[in-house]
Amino acid sequence: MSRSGLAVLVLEDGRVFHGVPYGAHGETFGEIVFTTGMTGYQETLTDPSYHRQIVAMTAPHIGNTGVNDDDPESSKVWVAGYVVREPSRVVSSWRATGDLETYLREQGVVGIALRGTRALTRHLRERGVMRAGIFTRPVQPIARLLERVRHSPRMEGAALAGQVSAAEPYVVEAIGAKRFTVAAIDLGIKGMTPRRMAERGCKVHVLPATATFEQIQALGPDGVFYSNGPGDPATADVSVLRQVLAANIPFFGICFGNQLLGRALGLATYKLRYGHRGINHPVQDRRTGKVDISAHNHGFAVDAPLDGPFDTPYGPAEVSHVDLNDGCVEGLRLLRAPAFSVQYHPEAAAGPHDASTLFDDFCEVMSRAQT
Ligand SMILES: NC(=O)CC[C@H](N)C(=O)O
Repeated sequence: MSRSGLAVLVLEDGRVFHGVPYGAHGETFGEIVFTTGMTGYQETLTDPSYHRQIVAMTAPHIGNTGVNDDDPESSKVWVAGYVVREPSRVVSSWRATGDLETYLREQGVVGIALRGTRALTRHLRERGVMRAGIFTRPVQPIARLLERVRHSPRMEGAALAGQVSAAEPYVVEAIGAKRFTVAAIDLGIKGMTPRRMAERGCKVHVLPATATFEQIQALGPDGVFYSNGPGDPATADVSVLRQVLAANIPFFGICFGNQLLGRALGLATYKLRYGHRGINHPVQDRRTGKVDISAHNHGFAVDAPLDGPFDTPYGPAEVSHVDLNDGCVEGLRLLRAPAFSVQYHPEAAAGPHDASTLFDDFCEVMSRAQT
């Protein structure tokens, strides 16, 4: 695929990177973040948690395995923009049905290929993630583009789950014998998540983010699940989740779901400087000492006491997991109620499967509550 013309990436603090267009032509704005995943670019592109974010890949060579119909985590590409170093000139995979750049163009995703992705990553690591814009026809002077970037919306305070959530409920049937009914609240759910539950005998009712407690209750679920999702967790309403906890219904949350459990327990969330995005983050289970290598995609984290159990309206809780790179909270667990959550991604799409047993733990919790 031939690429021509010039493109610029303009960061909110005035740093500018020059490159060539990759994907659709045009302009786009978002919070620029980097991910260190060496594989799984199609899962990353289609993860609804990346809504309104420009994603920069630290892996230097992107597009090698093309695109296929199996790997997407949702029905479209959600990233607001895409930054790569060197697009692969050939597609090499028996699974490929097309090439990545055509796919990005078809979906209208504006991107840039630039040499300095290492410099960009170091810059974001030191200064923190920030607003940015990609312009493939930079007809305006840089000063004007910078001004427009500085007028684009921030991620702090952004309520985005409602923009990515399913409009209507749908069901993912259990694979094999049905053991449990799960109500899964779609805050930006990845396709693999209900599948991981279905593989364990769960019939999963995926409900829009606006679902009420009455709608959840009407399904008579054995458990309630809160998904990953984009935006600032401080903006989300946790009143339904509080009703779920008060009713003692087994609860499991992933990523945004972990942040919302934290908030429902009365904890605060805060923005990390540059977040965790990649597929090799070491997370330790503080009870067993076991370390899982896990997939991450979060820019916010829960502020919780690390020195022991703390009180909540639903009884004592504890930080169940921590990230070994920076010590941030990676999981929460209620000690006398059937509720737990993790900040990382046991569905492993893409990523290692070390943490897949968390879905077994959810089934175990539901099974105990049934008896
Ligand atoms: N993957 C997610 O659920 C992300 C949660 C939240 N939007 C964050 O950035 O921290």
